[in-house]
Amino acid sequence: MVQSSVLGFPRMGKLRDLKKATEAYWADKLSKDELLAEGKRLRLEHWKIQKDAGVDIIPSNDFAYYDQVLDHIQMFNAIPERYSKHGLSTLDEYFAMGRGHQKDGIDVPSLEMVKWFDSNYHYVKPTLQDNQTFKLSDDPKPVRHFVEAKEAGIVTRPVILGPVSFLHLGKADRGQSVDPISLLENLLPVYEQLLKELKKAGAETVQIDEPVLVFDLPTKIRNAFKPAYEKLTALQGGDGPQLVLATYFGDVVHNFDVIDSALKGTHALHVDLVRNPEQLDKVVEHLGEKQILSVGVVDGRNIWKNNMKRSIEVVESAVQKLGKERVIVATSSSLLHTPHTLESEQKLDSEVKDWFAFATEKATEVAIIAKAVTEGPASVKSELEANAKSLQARATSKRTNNPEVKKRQEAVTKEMHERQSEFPTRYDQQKQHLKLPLFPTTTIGSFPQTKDIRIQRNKFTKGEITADEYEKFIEKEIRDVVAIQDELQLDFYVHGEPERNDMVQYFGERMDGYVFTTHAWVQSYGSRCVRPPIVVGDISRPAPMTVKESKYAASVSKKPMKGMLTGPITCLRWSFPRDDVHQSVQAQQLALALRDEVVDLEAAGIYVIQVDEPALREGLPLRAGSEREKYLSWAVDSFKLSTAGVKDSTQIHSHFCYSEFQDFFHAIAALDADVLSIENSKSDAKLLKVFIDEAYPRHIGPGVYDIHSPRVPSEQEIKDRIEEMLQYLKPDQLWVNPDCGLKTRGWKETKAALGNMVAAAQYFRSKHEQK
Ligand SMILES: Nc1nc2c(c(=O)[nH]1)N[C@@H](CNc1ccc(C(=O)N[C@@H](CCC(=O)N[C@@H](CCC(=O)N[C@@H](CCC(=O)O)C(=O)O)C(=O)O)C(=O)O)cc1)CN2
Ligand code: MET
Ligand SMILES: [Zn+2]
Repeated sequence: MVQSSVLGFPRMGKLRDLKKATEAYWADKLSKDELLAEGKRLRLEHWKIQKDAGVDIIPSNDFAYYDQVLDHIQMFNAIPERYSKHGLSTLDEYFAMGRGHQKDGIDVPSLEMVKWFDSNYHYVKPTLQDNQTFKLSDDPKPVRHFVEAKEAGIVTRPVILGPVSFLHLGKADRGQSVDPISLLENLLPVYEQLLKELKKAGAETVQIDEPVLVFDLPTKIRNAFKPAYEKLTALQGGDGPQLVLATYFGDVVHNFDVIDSALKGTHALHVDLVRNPEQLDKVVEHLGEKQILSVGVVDGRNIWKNNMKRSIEVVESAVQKLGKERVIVATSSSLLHTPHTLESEQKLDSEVKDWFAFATEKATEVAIIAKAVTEGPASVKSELEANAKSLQARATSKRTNNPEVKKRQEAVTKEMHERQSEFPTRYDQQKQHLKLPLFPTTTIGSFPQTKDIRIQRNKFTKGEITADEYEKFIEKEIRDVVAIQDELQLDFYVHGEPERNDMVQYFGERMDGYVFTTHAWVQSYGSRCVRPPIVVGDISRPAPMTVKESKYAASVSKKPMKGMLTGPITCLRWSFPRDDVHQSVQAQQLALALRDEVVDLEAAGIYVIQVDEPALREGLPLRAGSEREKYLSWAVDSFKLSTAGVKDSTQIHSHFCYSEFQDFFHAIAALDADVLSIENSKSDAKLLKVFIDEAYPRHIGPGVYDIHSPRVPSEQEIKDRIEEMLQYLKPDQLWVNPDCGLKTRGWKETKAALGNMVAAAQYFRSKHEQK
């Protein structure tokens, strides 16, 4: 029979239970035992959901309190000494690595956190030492959770991250020079031991993820698979479990030589056929003689109902070549990137609700597809009919099409993408108009989203307070943050974004062509979640979205107030995009809507406008080549289209919160933004060298401190950081700002950190003004 499988399930729970419990634990409002009990309850609930859905192969060890990669760091004892030396409990040491720890005399920043492939999920980077050793923890979590599930009557397939991906996704610690992959030999015994312990506990198969196989890999990484998998596959059928080697988010065709030489011996291979359906035939040719193929046909990255007819065809074509025993039907990737269940959506219009499937529903889809192939379509006749009907309804719905939007897109010209003058001319006007000091200080947009703000918004959403009362409340918040910025002596102000639930959802809720949900949360990092709005049709802006708040903020402020928008690519990437129209078309629709907003802001007297594009890089196709160039071309165009409608004297800012900009520097430069703020505090300032090398003429604010952690950076630390930056950037080019917005922070640490930041900037200002 064709079995069904899920590669991973979301962890947060139906009502973000895990987020609430974890945050309560951090706030000392929940004990460690209570948090652990909540984790256990959620795991059991999620296994049961999948079992009830009829899934044959259910994952375990997909659960994590913060991040699954961080789990491996701790399990392998790859814990930098600055965390291990304090005698913290295992759980607190874990959270210290994830989010820093500044308590009871301990002061340690978090490990670096970066985007997981091209998703909006963030993982903690393994951070390795020159003399790194590894040791399996005494009570490894994969074994513990396998046993836990087994005791509850559910036999699971544990998921672990493979050794090559673990190392390749890691880096040398600051001040260290180790090449992570050179540690493979030290690491393998730990994997062998783990696999043996899993087998001993009863795990017959284990899913071992090597997602780096979708990248273009350097030779030494490609060569690492062979020694690694010779060892691990040798255990199969003996002391160790059968291995299901999983790849996702791309194709593996360019790495067939690795598969041929190193991976044919694994029990099964999983490939993503949602992203790259065309790889199927070739993959089949490269399978080992008895190797099983796990076909990922149910999308782990989006919320659209599966096209079951098409999926069944794909699976059947695999079955024809391999036989039913050698094919598994699976989700394309872990379902971590999808919301928990559609059932919670009570307010969604029933027409569109019928087009969606969230994690729980996707588990059912996998089971239905497997049954259709095993027992024949007649065995799931009514399910298939209902599915075809939903798809048909969506394809013919009036909601998806807006002729006005199309007309406007046809009228877009090349000139609409260009500012009136080049930067030097613009800058002369801006300098006069805005009275720019040296080392201008600013923040990235949001100020702490306090409990009170969330409660008031919640009341407003529920109709417990009127629109007028809510507006008054927001105005007071804006006045408060303006007063705080006065006190801190910042130079360029922000209104603080108190009216926004999220930088993307807020805009989604204000544009036509979108629908939004009440419970469809997806984990972004740690306890932080997002509720991506869903693009269902052509996008347009029925009315100004931010002008009222920005205008009010400017009216109560003595200094320049930045308008604050989320750029077209970020709006698109952090939404669930539609899958029936190319993303470049959706991006251009967003760009036109935002262009109107930018022009309206300028007309309202806002002369500095920041258009955030933190997801620009995340959208970059994972492999170098023509796809990347194509993406960058339409992505850059959409940013330029959204911002180029203003006068020379209006200053356009943009913001990116990732530090890996080297490989697409030319795209960042092509945005032609007057000022860029970029995340930088956790990476080597050397990375900034590219700005000199490429003679980048415009202004840059590399973040001077990390905002993901409550830790307060000292003034000296920030001075040191600025000093380092000055090795690479000109003094009259440098802005001083944090890495990103401050919405996740508390006020106390925010004021302290910004106070130190302003003092550091003022130190350099007076030093350079004297020159
Ligand atoms: N979409 C998106 N992606 C992003 C970022 C981002 O800002 N947005 N930033 C980067 C880092 N990722 C982040 C992701 C989430 C959050 C974040 O702060 N999320 C909030 C939720 C934000 C939100 O939508 N809040 C809503 C709903 C808040 C809420 O929980 N309300 C309560 C009721 C009020 C209460 O009692 O607190 C409820 O609904 O139950 C609002 O403010 O209105 C959280 O998890 O806590 C921050 C960074 C990269 N990706
Ligand atoms: C994830 S980028 C965040 C930018 C936004 N303006 C903020 O400060 O919150
Ligand atoms: Zn940011």
